Amino acid sequence: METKIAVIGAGSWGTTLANLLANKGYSVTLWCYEKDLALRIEENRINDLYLPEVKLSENIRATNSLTAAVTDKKMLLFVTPSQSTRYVLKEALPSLSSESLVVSASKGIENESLMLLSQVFEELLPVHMHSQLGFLSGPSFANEVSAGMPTAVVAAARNNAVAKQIQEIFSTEVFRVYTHDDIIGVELGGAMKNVIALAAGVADGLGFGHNSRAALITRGLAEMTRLGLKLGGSAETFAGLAGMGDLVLTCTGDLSRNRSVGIELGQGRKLDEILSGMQMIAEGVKTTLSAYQLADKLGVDVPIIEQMYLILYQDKDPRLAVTDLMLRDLKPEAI
Ligand SMILES: NC(=O)c1ccc[n+]([C@@H]2O[C@H](COP(=O)([O-])OP(=O)(O)OC[C@H]3O[C@@H](n4cnc5c(N)ncnc54)[C@H](O)[C@@H]3O)[C@@H](O)[C@H]2O)c1
Ligand SMILES: O=P(O)(O)OC[C@H](O)CO
Repeated sequence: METKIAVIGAGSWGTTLANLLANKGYSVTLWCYEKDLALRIEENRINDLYLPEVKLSENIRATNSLTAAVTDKKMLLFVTPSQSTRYVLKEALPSLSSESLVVSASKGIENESLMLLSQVFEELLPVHMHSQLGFLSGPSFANEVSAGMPTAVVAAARNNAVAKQIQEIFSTEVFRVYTHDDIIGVELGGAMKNVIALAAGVADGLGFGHNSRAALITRGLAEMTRLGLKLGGSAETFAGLAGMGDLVLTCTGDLSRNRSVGIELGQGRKLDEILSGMQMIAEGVKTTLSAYQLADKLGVDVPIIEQMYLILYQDKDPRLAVTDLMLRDLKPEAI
């Protein structure tokens, strides 16, 4: 099959990756959820909603037709919001080639089913395609990748040959891709760091300093690792790019949407009001609900995630949440 690629989702990350691939010479079809956006990208070569400062490659074709996007492609890269992935994949299924590589670069846990996206893809795709699935994650702000700043990420797949193929397809002199075989760990790291980044933002919004942030990053990592181990992931993965790497980036970086939402919560604004003013997505808000429920179901202790859940979904005062976190029973430091 000729190397044609479809990128499903034209938010800031999907557009950035589409442009990276197009600049490598691939022929890329970018599926836009918003019909008008596809037309404007075709006309102006600019994604004015999600990545306005970047002129897009001539190798990108934008479309609002999912059928046109996925038909006859070597690789499909899904970069939809996690809560929409199931619906978009279902709609794409009839047109999808059974030989395509299917890669997901989204970071979240589905609400209600409490599934990781790998589980959603495996539920919907025929079994013979499961070995063609890959997951791209790691510390990567779209704007920095678009600006050509050196970035390192991981591509996880069951099948090492597939992980290597994805590595080859995406790597550039400024975008370094490592392979990985721990899909659960890589995915869970990317999803859960958003929850801890919300908490780090809350601490910043309350006016706390570096000590609080370092404590949240470290103990947040312990929570991610505990839940990951229970789901079959490996502890080492959480010390890598998709775990600690992305956690540090998102808990410290001013470009993080999740941390920004947390800052506003800490400053006393209400969640609805914050989200209604956002065009972009902060995945951590919905993932907090899934992560809290998943941990509860599996009997995993996740105190930071629990307090974040109470702030977001039970309107708990962030100051009280901090006090409740600090005054838990004293114990040895352990994962
Ligand atoms: N932006 C980044 O720096 C970055 C980096 C790595 C991973 N990610 C992940 O990539 C995924 C996509 O995020 P993004 O930052 O590209 O998006 P974004 O926040 O820039 O834009 C929102 C996206 O959601 C789409 N959308 C809204 N409602 C939809 C629906 N009902 N069905 C399908 N699509 C819908 C919009 O069309 C748009 O593509 C997320 O899981 C995010 O965590 C983002
Ligand atoms: O802006 P955020 O918080 O969604 O983070 C973006 C990326 O996931 C960072 O790796």
